[in-house]
Amino acid sequence: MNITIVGAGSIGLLYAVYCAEAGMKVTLITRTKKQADLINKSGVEFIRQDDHLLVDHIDAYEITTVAEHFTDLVIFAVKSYQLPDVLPLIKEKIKSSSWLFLQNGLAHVEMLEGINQVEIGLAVIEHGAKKEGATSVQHTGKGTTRWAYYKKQDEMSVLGSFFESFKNKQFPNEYAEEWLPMLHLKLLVNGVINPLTTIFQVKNGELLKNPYIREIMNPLIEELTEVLSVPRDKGIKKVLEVCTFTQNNTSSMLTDRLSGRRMEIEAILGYAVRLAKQNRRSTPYLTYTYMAVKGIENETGRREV
Ligand SMILES: NC(=O)C1=CN([C@@H]2O[C@H](COP(=O)(O)OP(=O)(O)OC[C@H]3O[C@@H](n4cnc5c(N)ncnc54)[C@H](OP(=O)(O)O)[C@@H]3O)[C@@H](O)[C@H]2O)C=CC1
Ligand SMILES: CC(C)(CO)C(=O)C(=O)O
Repeated sequence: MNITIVGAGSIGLLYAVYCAEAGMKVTLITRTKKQADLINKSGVEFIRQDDHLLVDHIDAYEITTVAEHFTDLVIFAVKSYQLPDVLPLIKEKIKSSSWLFLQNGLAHVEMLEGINQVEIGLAVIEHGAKKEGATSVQHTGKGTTRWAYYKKQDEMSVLGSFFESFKNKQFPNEYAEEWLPMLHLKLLVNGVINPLTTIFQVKNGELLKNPYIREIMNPLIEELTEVLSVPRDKGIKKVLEVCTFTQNNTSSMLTDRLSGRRMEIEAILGYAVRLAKQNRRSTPYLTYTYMAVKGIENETGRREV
């Protein structure tokens, strides 16, 4: 199977390595020529616990110079706010009937209107991954990829065969019948873990270890489960489970904060705040947490004491 992955960050590199390990032919599309050249020259280093592997059969191209080609599946592994830049270019150059989106939050779903691929999949990733450099990725927390069809073709499904190929227990996946409850459950997880790790600048596992932060998590989980119509007990269990599996991970939002990049706050808590407003729900903790991250995003300089 030929797979093209757009975005060679933490998740794009993680997927590239597992797809190559499963015997697929992988093409990575990068933003810069420099990263593509480095991957073509040195391969991708993969760190999983004490294992260091070198995967040297991944082809990489910079997005604006990639040649037209056919591929079985395109996987979008850029941030949701980067999708408007990549979608037109990929549509023009890469011929594929199947697309898969891996973004957190729900902003990307609003961009799928009018896309005429015959098959579109949505996935949520409960793994922790960390890009260590242009050609290196660490699998920091083993979880599961859950996936669902947003649009399904009647006959043979490329997405079905793709996920079927991962016999690898280190990289499991599970099919979900409905995409909205699946994305809402993941939004709950990201709506708690990502903002709180960002505000307190801690790894995911610290949220459970620090009793004061743990206390703050409770009302936020309560409000988010209500707004997103996630059953309360299921929601609490999932947040605690992902925090535990990815305890050594720095959340993608905190990673962005630490490297001065834009955060995915609008796709995650921004969506929940707007939904609460539409349904006239009072959500003081949710609004406070959203505003706190927006405040960090809008800091104009280093704090002086
Ligand atoms: N990291 C994690 O543990 C998890 C992340 N996710 C989700 O997965 C998605 C990807 O996250 P993550 O991998 O962490 O993000 P990263 O920021 O690490 O990766 C995004 C990648 O997209 C590249 N990119 C940006 N613009 C373009 C462009 N125009 N053309 C080609 N490539 C481009 C960036 O390149 P450059 O660096 O050169 O700018 C970067 O390599 C997000 O929606 C995130 O929420 C989900 C679960 C876990
Ligand atoms: C699964 C989790 C919480 C891993 O950190 C994540 O989705 C993220 O960091 O964005």
